[in-house]
Amino acid sequence: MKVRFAPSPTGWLHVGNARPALANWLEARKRGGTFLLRLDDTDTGRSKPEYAQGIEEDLRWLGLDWDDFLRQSDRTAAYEAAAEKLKKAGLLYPCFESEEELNFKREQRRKQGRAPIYDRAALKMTKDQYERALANNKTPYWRFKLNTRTVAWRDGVLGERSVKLPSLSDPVLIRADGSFLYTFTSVVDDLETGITHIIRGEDHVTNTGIQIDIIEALSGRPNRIYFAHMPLLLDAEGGPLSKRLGSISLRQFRRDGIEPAAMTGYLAALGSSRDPVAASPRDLVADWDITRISHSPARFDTKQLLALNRKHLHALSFEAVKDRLPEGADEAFWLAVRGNLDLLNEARDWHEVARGEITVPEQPDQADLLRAATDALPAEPWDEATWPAWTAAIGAATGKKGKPLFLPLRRALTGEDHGPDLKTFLPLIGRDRAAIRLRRSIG
Ligand SMILES: Nc1ncnc2c1ncn2[C@@H]1O[C@H](COP(=O)(O)OP(=O)(O)OP(=O)(O)O)[C@@H](O)[C@H]1O
Repeated sequence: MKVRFAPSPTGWLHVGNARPALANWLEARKRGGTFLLRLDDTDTGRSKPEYAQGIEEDLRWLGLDWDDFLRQSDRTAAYEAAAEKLKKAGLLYPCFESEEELNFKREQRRKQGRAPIYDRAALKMTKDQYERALANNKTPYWRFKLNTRTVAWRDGVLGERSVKLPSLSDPVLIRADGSFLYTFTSVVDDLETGITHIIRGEDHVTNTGIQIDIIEALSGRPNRIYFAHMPLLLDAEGGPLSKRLGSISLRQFRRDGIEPAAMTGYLAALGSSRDPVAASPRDLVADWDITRISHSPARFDTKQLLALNRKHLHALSFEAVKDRLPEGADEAFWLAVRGNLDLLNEARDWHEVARGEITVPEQPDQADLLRAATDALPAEPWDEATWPAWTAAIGAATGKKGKPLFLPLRRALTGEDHGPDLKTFLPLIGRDRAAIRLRRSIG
């Protein structure tokens, strides 16, 4: 089997794009198939090299790799040859109507209570009329003559599906400037690269009806490609996602410090009845089953992703993160702070608190407590027994306990009201820094 993920490099990949990317990869890895990454960059106005590069980076970040790579902009000759074949078969016909004419015709049809689809007037054009138009410097665009049947297929996610071709306009496959449209290039590539399974978003269902017709016209035999359409992902408010809208991009999550395993685990579980568990694509293969995906659109909730990310971070070993921690951060540091992180990036701030220079708030009203704390500072070496012993001594000296004892100390030592357990964190700060911070906090 061979699958493909075929984004257009017209923006940064969003989480909706990531879902079929992951699904294709999982199908390929589960069934020992081949995964092709194809950049559908025929829209030269909107495609950009930085987006193409961004797609590769974002997929790699997710943990996805590909066995084959293709750029549609390199395949013009193949599209020209395929278009020639359709022209010879009388299935691709030239049109000259302008957008205004088409709008006018659509309006007329609407008024007559008919579906506003293209009336195929250009099909009736004589050779003479065609040549006269060319002589008048008009350039044609080309439409595919759709069959008059209903195309049906058994969808891998949605079940039985059909598209009535007569209710659609014949699609334009070649623009007047000679450029090819996605509907066509995609089919030519799918056929020529031997794609056996197409897994993509539900936004393509109507396309699939049209494309099956083109597949059969080009290959001369019944379609053999299996189609599966995944319900679209919506944002947390139920709004649509699109590269054009700059929707929640993978890139942004990556910058914010989300773990890729949280993202892939969340995406794989979305729209199924299972609770998401952070997992790398490789770890998701065994349990992957495309037929379990629900038929209704799923909402991508960043809050749920964050919760999953947090849970995942809290269990990660030092080995798993050490390359991404600030320089000098050791296992003791990681074990002390991991339970307090929402995002790995925050480890940087805690490292400053543990080992760097920080500003602590002045607490003149707590001067007695902080002085008592300074007097009771134990000698080093410090370990997990230091904090309880030290605070017991301060408590005995001041008569304070609970929050009135712990909060001013935490503020003086870390500059924060909340944070890692000081039992494990205090030894990281060490006696010298603790003494300085206590002094500064007295004011
Ligand atoms: N919201 C979504 N949920 C699930 N899949 C989606 C969503 N949006 C796009 N896809 C899928 O992502 C893949 C890549 O599509 P494409 O590059 O056209 O993305 P797009 O966001 O729709 O782009 P554009 O906004 O530029 O039209 C396709 O399989 C498409 O079906």
